[in-house]
Amino acid sequence: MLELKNISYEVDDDNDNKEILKNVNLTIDEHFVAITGPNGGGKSTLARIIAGIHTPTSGQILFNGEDITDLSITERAKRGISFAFQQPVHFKGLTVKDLVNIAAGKPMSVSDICDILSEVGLCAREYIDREVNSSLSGGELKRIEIATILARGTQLSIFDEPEAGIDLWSFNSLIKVFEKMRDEINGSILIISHQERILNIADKIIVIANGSVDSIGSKEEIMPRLMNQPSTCKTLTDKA
Ligand SMILES: Nc1ncnc2c1ncn2[C@@H]1O[C@H](COP(=O)(O)OP(=O)(O)OP(=O)(O)O)[C@@H](O)[C@H]1O
Repeated sequence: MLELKNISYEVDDDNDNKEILKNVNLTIDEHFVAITGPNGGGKSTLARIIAGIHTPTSGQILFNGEDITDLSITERAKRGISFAFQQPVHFKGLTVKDLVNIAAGKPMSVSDICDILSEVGLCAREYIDREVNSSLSGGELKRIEIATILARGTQLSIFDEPEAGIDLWSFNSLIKVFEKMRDEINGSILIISHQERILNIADKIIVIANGSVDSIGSKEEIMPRLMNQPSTCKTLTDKA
């Protein structure tokens, strides 16, 4: 489905070229793929390049065989790529119901919207008419954003550290949401995470360090190594 060929990304950092990604090659075909690795390794940059927020300095991105390297974020979204930010965005003036309808691309019945909100652990009647503004907590915004991705039902859904800023209780229900998505999705979930429990439900784990692919493998192959590097992989008892 998704193929990255020799992706490199440089930025101008105080008149110095800084190479953030170097010749990254990988494919994503599995239902649930996790990207992990040390802080500053280049994971978020890679996710943004896949979503079309950044354009690579060199290399090629293929989605279902089509070269999408030069397509905008909107054109990629139309082809079936969605992206959930690490810090969810506010939409002043729009209600949760409006946002889910926009994501679905069609008006949904109240009962369908309620089903989707329940799936992400929100009590629908309390939220459906709430405005998506700063009155919502970080964890609530995160769940609403995940609900919009469920409503869109895109082929490739990218999540950048969905565990960031949510409490342990919400994290447990988030894991259930992802497990359900993994089992039912007709496509792929690409998730950036440091959390052991998220990595444990992945079909494939990609480790990015110093801007390069350090290793790719099944959780059986990758997890034992990560567990010996505590700074890379957090367990449930660590702060999400
Ligand atoms: N526009 C930019 N200018 C300069 N440096 C940048 C820019 N964008 C990213 N970087 C640097 O590139 C490196 C990779 O950043 P990125 O956010 O992709 O890492 P990450 O692996 O997602 O980290 P974390 O796990 O901490 O979220 C970091 O050192 C970051 O400071």
